[in-house]
Amino acid sequence: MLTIRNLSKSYGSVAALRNVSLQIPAGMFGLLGPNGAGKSSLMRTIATLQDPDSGSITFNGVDVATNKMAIRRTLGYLPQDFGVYPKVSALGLLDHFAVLKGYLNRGERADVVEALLRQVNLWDVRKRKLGTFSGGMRQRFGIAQALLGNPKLVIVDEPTAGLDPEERNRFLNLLADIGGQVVVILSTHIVEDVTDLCPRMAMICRGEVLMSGEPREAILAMRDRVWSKLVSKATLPDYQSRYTVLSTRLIAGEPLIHVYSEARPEEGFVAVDPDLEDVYFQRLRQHDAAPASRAAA
Ligand SMILES: Nc1ncnc2c1ncn2[C@@H]1O[C@H](COP(=O)(O)OP(=O)(O)OP(=O)(O)O)[C@@H](O)[C@H]1O
Repeated sequence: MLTIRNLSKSYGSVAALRNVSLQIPAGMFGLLGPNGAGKSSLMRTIATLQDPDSGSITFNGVDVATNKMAIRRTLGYLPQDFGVYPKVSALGLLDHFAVLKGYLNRGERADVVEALLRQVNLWDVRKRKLGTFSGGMRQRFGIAQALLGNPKLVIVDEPTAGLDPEERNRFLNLLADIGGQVVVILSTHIVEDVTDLCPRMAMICRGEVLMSGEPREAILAMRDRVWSKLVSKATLPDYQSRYTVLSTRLIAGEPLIHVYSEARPEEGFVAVDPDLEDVYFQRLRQHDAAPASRAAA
């Protein structure tokens, strides 16, 4: 169990994390938020790459701030910008990372490296230079290095951004297989990543936790409150001013809107089964509205 209590972090006048508290059990945990929400700041702080201004993080009862080396030994981290040496082969670089991770026995290291390259389906291309890999292959290589040393805590920061649908699926399947007794935190701004993979999640925006829990429950709580209608582009601003429009998607060039409302907003709206994207946008809209209402109060 990873326990985060009242964590805050600022860069100069930018408050990246504001009093963040989360309980993260074993299994896949999705951390969902728009760009600039503070996801990477939280990931880097958990990964001991930066200190918080206040608050604490414990992993299975061990305080992260005062036991950085112990945490690093149990940590696997795939950062958002994972650079590789383009002229080195996958086999060569993973072997190098394995040495750094403490696998000094050559035979044992060869076995571990082979097992990981097979797990991420890169064994057949192990001798190719990393510079020739596609984005998806690079990310799978990134997961292989993150899994060196059997980590108990795996942090994956925005891994699917820029992957095509097939590579994304392959990558998510790989993550799903890790699961088990390991805590895996997947930070993303892509709602489907969380829907497809995570039994538990949190949403953050502007450094604050908007919700945490099970996506299923959050979706159920929105039932009978999401309505859709195909409108014209000309009338869209009017709908946006009168209703809480959660999302707008173009269907053959015309906007299909999802509106949050406790009752049918007006003629022509049909009730839809909410999904996690509706939950996400509803929380973001609520959060956007909050500062104004707080000020008014
Ligand atoms: N080193 C830094 N110095 C100054 N400001 C920073 C630094 N790192 C992040 N920030 C700011 O802190 C806020 C949170 O950034 P962070 O990268 O943690 O968000 P994020 O959710 O990971 O977003 P993204 O998906 O865009 O990376 C943003 O306003 C960002 O501009």
